[in-house]
Amino acid sequence: MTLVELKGVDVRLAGHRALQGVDFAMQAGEIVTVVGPNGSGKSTLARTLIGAVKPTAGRVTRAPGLRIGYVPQKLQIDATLPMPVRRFLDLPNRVSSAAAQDALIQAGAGDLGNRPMTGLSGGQFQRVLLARALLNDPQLLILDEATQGLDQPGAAAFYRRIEQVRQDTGCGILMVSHDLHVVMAASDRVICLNGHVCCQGAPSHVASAPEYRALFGTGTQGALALYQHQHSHSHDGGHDHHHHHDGCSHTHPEAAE
Ligand SMILES: Nc1ncnc2c1ncn2[C@@H]1O[C@H](COP(=O)(O)OP(=O)(O)OP(=O)(O)O)[C@@H](O)[C@H]1O
Repeated sequence: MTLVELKGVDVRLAGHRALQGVDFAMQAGEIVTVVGPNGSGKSTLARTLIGAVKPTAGRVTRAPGLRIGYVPQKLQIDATLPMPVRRFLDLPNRVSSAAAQDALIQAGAGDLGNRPMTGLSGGQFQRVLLARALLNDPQLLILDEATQGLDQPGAAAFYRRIEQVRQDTGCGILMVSHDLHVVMAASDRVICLNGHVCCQGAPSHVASAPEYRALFGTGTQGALALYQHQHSHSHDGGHDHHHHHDGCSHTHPEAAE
């Protein structure tokens, strides 16, 4: 079952072309990771999928009544306002204690309900955001840089939890990430974005695709490698490329601005 589909989607934000000609669909139960350098439109794609951003061209189709859980990239919490985790889960809509506790347990935050939001560690905070996203029993879970601020073991643990959520609920999961190398094991499909879809496919396929390498380099430093590999690559190396190529310029989007 297709949960949400984008066809030929362009998004302009204050005159800036954040997405162009994006075709993309999420199926029930699959884990998809979106990678791409800063400013490549990853958050815009996530926000278009949830309906917070309207396309300037193209079409977005959601399954009727689709329930979406969303973990935003940024969330400002007023540090002067002491708010326990449990109360945070009541924003914007009150939820039953049972539902709140279920979501916290599912997110690995079952013991955090009475803790103040501002005192949480990075990993605890992200688990609480996950709990909030799980509250309405989503069929599609969208996580925008959900492992930000987590160290490698913390991120790996978070991804294992996400896999468990899929196993338990069967929901489709879209993750936005800078770090392909931690994400890969959990993903059915990786989309490499640079304003448009540069390449996509199984993680191992994308990791070896020249479009991906041109954006991220061949090392394992993830985004750090971005600025070191600006050279253009050639497509005549005799390799059998199965990837989809639609003419990505491979320049870093912010370097080109
Ligand atoms: N509200 C806005 N108004 C104008 N331009 C915007 C707005 N939001 C995003 N943009 C621009 O759209 C482009 C894509 O931004 P987006 O946040 O989707 O990228 P991203 O891949 O998520 O980046 P990052 O990895 O840095 O979070 C960027 O050039 C950004 O500056």
